[in-house]
Amino acid sequence: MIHLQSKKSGLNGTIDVPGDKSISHRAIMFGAIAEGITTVKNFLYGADCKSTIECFRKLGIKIEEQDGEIKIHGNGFDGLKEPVEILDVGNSGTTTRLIIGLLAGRPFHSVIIGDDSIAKRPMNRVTDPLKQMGATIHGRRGANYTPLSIVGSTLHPIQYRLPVASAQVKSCLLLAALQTEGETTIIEPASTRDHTERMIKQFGGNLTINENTIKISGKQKLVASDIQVPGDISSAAFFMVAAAIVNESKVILENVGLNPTRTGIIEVLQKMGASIDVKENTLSNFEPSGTVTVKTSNLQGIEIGGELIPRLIDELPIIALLATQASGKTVIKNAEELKVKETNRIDAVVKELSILGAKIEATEDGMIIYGKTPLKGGKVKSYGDHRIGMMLSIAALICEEDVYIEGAEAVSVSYPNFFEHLHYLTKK
Ligand SMILES: O=C(O)C1=C[C@@H](OP(=O)(O)O)[C@@H](O)[C@H](O)C1
Ligand SMILES: C=C(OP(=O)(O)O)C(=O)O
Repeated sequence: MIHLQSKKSGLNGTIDVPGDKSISHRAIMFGAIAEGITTVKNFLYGADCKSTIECFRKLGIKIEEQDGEIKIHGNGFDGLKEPVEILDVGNSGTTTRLIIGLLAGRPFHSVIIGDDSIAKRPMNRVTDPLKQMGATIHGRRGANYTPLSIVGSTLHPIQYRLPVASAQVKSCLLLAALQTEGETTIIEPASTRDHTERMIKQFGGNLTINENTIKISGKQKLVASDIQVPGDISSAAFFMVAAAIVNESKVILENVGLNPTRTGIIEVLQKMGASIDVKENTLSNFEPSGTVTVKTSNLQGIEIGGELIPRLIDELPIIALLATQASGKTVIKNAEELKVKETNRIDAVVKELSILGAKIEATEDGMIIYGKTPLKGGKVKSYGDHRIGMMLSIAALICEEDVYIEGAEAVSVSYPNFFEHLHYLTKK
């Protein structure tokens, strides 16, 4: 249980948020299947990415950690060896869904487990198309839930239209497709984060992207690379919102990833009328990055839905808090995917923000928030979900009374130094 006192002063200062979680996972995975030694700088040492490292060590990959830099000794797909232990993905949906695509095509047996949250998250979105490619996967309720057991088989290419906009499903299928003879086609209903596509190119591979259709050939040789991970915009989002809603604030976030498939939060802040300035670094590498400055703002409610949703899916809990401080109504729709994250994020956000006095209601596919509403204090909980824990900690900054958060330690999943940064920005 963490106790946060209401702060009447603003947030001020410059921070570098930790490395991007999605890119950090992929850097380990591609480093493992490429030929040679991959180095990764600014890797995110959060619990989820540590789970990815441990899984790949159990698959026989040598991974060294030295002075904040990671070295992965890859030896192609054949460098992965049958694990004698169960692969534990912890709380990480990304690790689970991507590693299944890799293991489905390896000639050995492996077993995947995770925590209680992972055990409730649907896996048939990846196991169904992988079975169409020839994979053998067993698990609870038709391989929809962990534990999952995978007996690697020879995979063949497919043409697959994703029923949900999910970068995890797309990435899983790309990792499987790389192991086939022939060309796989993946069609997305809306564009989702493209870190896997960028990474394949960064490691010397090829794929073609035409609007939402991706074509990739199998049996490509991937070569080791040097990866500089930009800061995670999903982590930066908490302090962008904090600066916008707390009086007398100015926060400068440096080295933030600005991949256009992830910048929905910036567009939302702009549409709401926030004081936000974005400067892209001129020497960006394969993933663009830059500096984002946000000041205390007068905000207006807006409607958020459609193709914007996949570009800010993980930011919706903190956007809900933002909307409580915007005048008028904010409607979030087409966001039913929030129900299958670390927890049901529609229920969790509505319940916990209501406890703090927000006027917010759940809908079938999102929520409606009425602002501008002063927040009081109270006892709330994270449901073991890092993003809910961080959203409630930012909410505490504008609450009139103290806030007690149960399970706030979940922040270490994606932002281990979140409370240090919060303390630094709020100290006068
Ligand atoms: O591919 C990724 O790295 C991620 C994709 C998203 O999930 P979905 O693919 O389930 O939308 C996102 O919510 C998750 O935090 C990370
Ligand atoms: C949904 C998330 O991650 P994952 O799916 O990897 O657990 C998240 O980080 O908000």
